[in-house]
Amino acid sequence: MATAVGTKRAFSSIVDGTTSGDGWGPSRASPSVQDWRTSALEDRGPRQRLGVDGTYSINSSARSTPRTTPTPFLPASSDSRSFEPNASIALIGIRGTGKSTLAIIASVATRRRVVDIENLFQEATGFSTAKYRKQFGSSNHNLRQEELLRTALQKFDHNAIIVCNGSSLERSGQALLQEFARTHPVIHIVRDAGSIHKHLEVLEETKLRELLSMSGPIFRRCSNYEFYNISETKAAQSVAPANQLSVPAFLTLKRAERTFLKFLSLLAGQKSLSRARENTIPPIEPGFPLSDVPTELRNYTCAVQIPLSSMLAETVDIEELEFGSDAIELVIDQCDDSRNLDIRNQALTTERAELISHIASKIRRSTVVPLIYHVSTTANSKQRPDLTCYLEHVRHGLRLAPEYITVDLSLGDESILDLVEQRGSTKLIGHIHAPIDWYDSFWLEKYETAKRLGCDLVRFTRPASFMDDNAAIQSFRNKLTALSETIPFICFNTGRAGRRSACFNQTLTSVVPETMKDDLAARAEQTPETAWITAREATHALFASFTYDPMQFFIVGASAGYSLSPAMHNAAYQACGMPHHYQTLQTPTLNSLQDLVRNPNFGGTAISLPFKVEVISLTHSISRHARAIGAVNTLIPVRHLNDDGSIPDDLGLFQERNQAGSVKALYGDNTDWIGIRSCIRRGLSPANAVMSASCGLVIGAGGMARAAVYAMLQLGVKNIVIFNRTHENAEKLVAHFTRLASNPPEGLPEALGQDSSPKFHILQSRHDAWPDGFRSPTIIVSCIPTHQVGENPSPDFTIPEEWLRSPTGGVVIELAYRTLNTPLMRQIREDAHQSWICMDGLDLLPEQGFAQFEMFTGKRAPRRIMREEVLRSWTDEQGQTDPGMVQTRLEAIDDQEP
Ligand SMILES: O=C1C[C@@](O)(C(=O)O)C[C@@H](O)[C@@H]1O
Repeated sequence: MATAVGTKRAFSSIVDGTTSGDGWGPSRASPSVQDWRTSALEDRGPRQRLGVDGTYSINSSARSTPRTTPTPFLPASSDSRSFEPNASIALIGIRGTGKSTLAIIASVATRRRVVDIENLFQEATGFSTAKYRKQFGSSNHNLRQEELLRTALQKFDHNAIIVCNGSSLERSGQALLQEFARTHPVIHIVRDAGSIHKHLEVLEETKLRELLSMSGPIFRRCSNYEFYNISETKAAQSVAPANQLSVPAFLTLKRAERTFLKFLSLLAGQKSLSRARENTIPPIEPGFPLSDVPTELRNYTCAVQIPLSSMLAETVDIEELEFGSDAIELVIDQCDDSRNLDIRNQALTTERAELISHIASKIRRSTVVPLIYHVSTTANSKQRPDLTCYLEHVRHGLRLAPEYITVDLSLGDESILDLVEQRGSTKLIGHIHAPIDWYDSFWLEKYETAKRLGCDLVRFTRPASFMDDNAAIQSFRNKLTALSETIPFICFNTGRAGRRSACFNQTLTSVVPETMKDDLAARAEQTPETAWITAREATHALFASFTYDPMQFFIVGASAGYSLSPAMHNAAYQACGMPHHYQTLQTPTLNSLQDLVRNPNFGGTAISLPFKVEVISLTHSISRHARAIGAVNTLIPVRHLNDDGSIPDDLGLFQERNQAGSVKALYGDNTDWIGIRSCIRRGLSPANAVMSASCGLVIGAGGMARAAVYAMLQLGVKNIVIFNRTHENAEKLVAHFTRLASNPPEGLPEALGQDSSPKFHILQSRHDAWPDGFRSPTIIVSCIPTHQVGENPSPDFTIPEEWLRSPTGGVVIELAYRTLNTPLMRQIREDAHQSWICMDGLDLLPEQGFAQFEMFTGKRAPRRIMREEVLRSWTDEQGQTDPGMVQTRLEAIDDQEP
């Protein structure tokens, strides 16, 4: 057993920051750190170079290149990243990276217990690890720590989030964690040095950086995943009411929460619904129409390529990248030399690995589309890429759990098989860019190889010289399609002459960000396989070539005239380069729907009040969510029925979007619940995280109230109080959901049907006492009109004080947006304490509209555009705008989670 003894410091004391911080540096690091560094330097054999022809050459000069400051990087030994659905997750990393906070976030969302090794140590010994070491010496401390870690990893190997302390990473602990990582996710939590420094305070920042550099490789060796915890500085102000002066501190954590939970859901691999159900880690956005359909199976999708070097410039607007794109491809390219980041002649240093992790996390934090991780090997340099560097970069990519990763098919079978084995839930794209004729057997052979080795899809690109090359590619595509067993393929020509083939490639065509198209020629010089068209150009080409048709969309409702949906959707179409049009149909009956449907360019319609229930009788099929709610707010046309006359599945429905023709059937869905769920999630503090005793209050008993109840059930709320003046309607609603709970449909969380069913209570009058057995509500959704409807004046509703007793506050959502400053909103802002967060219809409308946009167009919605447009177009009932409120909310949009 090797331990840090004598005058040398223990690894744990360093990474835990428990030293006084006086004057230690790399030379005084623990032997375990030093030993590993030395061996890492020595182990690296002669370097090999990789070429498109699949041959490698030894580069002797690399051997003699002196390695300077950056610390070399060695990822954990190969492992399969396949875990049992409820396998415990261990978090490791230096103190101050946020492990404990992330553990709590994960524990609440996944209903797992937090096991903190440092706490266990204190409970077992009565000392902190630092004090114990001081008192009994390092050897004793390490023995005790090892024993404790071993027992904890065995005892809590399921359903726990295990937070490791620095002592866990002493040499014996490293072996235990490496072993644990073979069957469990072990996540290395990384954070910027500045934030860690602020947290620890005990070290000088330069020393901290040295420490990070030294400890990084050890953490990486013991882990199979890496999460870069971006420090959130600003709260998502828009969640707080416009005139709520101070923003509750918890809101700053909201984005970190979402990014981490998304990461967890990715590494858990939600490849199928049944797998998702077994898993205690919920997918981040179930219910979004496109989130259940694999991107590579949809038609005419594109992936916007963003080079790492451009991301480093920090001028990229990440959310804008997503507009009109179905994936974001992070291209690990040659970076600025001064940063020593050229992958062709540099090993993946700790610094570079961290940089890549940071950028990947930044992209995730601001977007919803999948991430493709691509290590570029084709830079226009005479020097060929180095095999070791390439593999290190790809392996590092797998640690970030991207949805897709490319692997160069010119690698030997063994290397590819190794990556296939380690991919976990990441899908592997066998990639090759070569100047070889499409008629050459080379491509078919590579396709068969990729299939044989277990790639999930392939990407073949070829630099085109002539327009005719675009015809040749079609014949190659036909050949692939005719094969008996296929995997999805991405296949297009690059360069100016290749643009046409890129436009008509069906799957994940590479596109260039709109803002970078002016430097295309220069970029292509650097990287010949770079994309040549933008997402908007690709979309334009599909419409201009009659592959797609301009469609007409509507909102149908009795008082739809005030709706902001047309402005919101039209702005989104424009941002994505779609020539669609969205308009209002204000009508007292649903009769005119027939006329809309007769129009061959009918693309779909939003259904507004009071038709959300009535319209169901006009549909041929509705989604499971709409059925569970008993109301529809979105209709899409179906133009191709299955042979047996039934409606195609989700993928089939998406494949016929944007194409005109006669309508055979109507399909209905409900996106209101998705919008309500987003608003609840955004406004609910960790203190109010949903637990079995959490209670929700729904005001009203109409279609929207049903969507609100469903959203609450989806979030696991099991105690729901309905306030409605007409008791009979409330009873109908309760009967509906009680029936549903006794026979839960697919997709409702297990919580609904298992252990205890949801409990409902009806309140009819404001004077009713809050019911016994129900806690004060932390989620309140008001679904009653806030403006005059016909002869009925707007109900000036406020909540009786007695019902507002939650000590931790909660979230109040007023669904309407015609009148914003309602009595209820005023009451919460003025009378309730600060822990209450208000959301209104201007928050909700875009959230339900994103899912609607997906259903209408088959594309992800340009979220920021839609949020902004709603605010910009809003006026009150007198046609007045509120520039101050709009400005505050517009400014806050950048900080909102996607
Ligand atoms: O209820 C609403 C609001 C809405 O009708 C509007 O634009 O106002 C749009 C609908 O999709 C949604 O269900």
